[in-house]
Amino acid sequence: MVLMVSGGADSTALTLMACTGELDIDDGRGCARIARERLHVLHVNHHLRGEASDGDEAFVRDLCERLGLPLCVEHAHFADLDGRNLEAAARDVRYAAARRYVRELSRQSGTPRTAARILTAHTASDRAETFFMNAIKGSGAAGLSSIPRRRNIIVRPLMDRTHGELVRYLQVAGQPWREDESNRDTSYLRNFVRHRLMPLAAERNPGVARSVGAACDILGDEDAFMSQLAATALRSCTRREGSGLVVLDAARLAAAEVAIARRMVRLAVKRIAPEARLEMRHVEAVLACVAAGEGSVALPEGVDARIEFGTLSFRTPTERERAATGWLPVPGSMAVAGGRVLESAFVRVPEGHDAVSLARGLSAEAGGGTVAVIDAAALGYASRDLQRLAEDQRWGASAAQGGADGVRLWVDGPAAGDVMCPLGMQGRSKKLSDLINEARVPLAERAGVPVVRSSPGGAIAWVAGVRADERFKCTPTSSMLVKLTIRPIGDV
Ligand SMILES: Nc1ncnc2c1ncn2[C@@H]1O[C@H](COP(=O)(O)OP(=O)(O)OP(=O)(O)O)[C@@H](O)[C@H]1O
Repeated sequence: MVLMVSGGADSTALTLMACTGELDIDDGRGCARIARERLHVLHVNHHLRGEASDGDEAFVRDLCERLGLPLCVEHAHFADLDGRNLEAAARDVRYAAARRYVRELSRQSGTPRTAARILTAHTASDRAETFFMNAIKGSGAAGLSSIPRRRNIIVRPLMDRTHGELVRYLQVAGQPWREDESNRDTSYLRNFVRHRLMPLAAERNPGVARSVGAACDILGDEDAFMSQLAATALRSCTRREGSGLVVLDAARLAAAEVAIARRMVRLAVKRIAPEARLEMRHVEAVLACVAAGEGSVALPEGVDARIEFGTLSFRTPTERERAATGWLPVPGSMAVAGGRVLESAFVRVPEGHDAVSLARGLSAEAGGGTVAVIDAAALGYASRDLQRLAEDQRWGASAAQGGADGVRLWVDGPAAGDVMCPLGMQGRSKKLSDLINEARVPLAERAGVPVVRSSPGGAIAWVAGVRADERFKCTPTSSMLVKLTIRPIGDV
């Protein structure tokens, strides 16, 4: 159990209450009193207020010594950060330090880390202030639900007490605490809310902090429920997903309730860019594109949202640049752009069967994937070698993993000037760029379209998911085929 103690009134009260057995913690599995011998204190000296910071550290050291509590002090230094980023960075550093301490304590004691808890001294007053701050800045249910009572292993057991109550508790106990002078500066939004807005609201309702707390609890539960609904809705309208890419069915998104649709957009972006902080205007701009059936929006962290051919795609900058390149062994597989996988396998044409109708049957079985079946002999391998390799594949021999001495295909992306002979065009050639355009491949996906060739710079056998090439098609006399499949990773 790690208590996070700054030395301010709230965390000093938390420490004292935990030591004197006056503190119950509800970690979601019921209320429990904390055993004193499980208590450990963490203080982070951020060195942001010169001597005052060192004074806080000395105070916490003294408090822990007097109460007989083990203490860990961490030091943090920050450079070149403005006020807002500084506050967030300091918070990140504190929680990271707490998680490290928990890990260390779990290791020492041999108990599972999941049994550990990090306790902070956030109060009903902190929660109400955060609610008003977020309301002033503009926020949805997630922001208005303010500081949660618990998240993962972080528990906030003082959320039903106000700062004033804790100050009185310390006064009665004769326990001093540290005052942070910067807390008086009302140019900071939190201090403005604390010293100006909250007292005004308390004139009408002295219990305003608790009333707001109740609203936060309700909003928090509703927010969690709505998030679940949105996650389910997002799953059902996701056409494709990979690292840095999510493609949604635009019509299904347009049909969703706007309250869910907004969350779907946020969730989709979070999947590929967890750091991207979307504002309301971003979400509305994306939904406006969905309604119009066209357009694109530049989102934070370089994420691109784009409507194309009935899909809404979100892409990170790295995804936009990526086109998988390399050898695809036969049989074998290879991850390609767009969270998909290319697979290859030999198919031997049984004696007395027609390769063309066999190929047609294999293509029809494609399911969630797209299939091309090509004549292995067209790749330039002697039929004797093909027979041997296919035999190896059947018996699972390692030689069948393709490689330099096996059958393999080269995979890359479309190159300038690429030309192919699309299947069904009687050998007439066509520019690859025209073909991809006619196939309505979304603009942002074009660079990542996998192009399967006989060798680097060689003839195109298949533009995955778009069209196969006439020169590699099966004939009634083909005896060995290569089945190529492209499908989303995870689909079977
Ligand atoms: N320097 C720190 N070291 C360890 N824990 C901290 C530190 N600063 C804040 N915390 C923890 O985070 C909680 C919320 O931080 P916040 O900045 O609101 O607190 P504070 O006003 O500095 O101190 P207090 O809550 O003790 O009055 C604190 O109650 C405390 O549990």
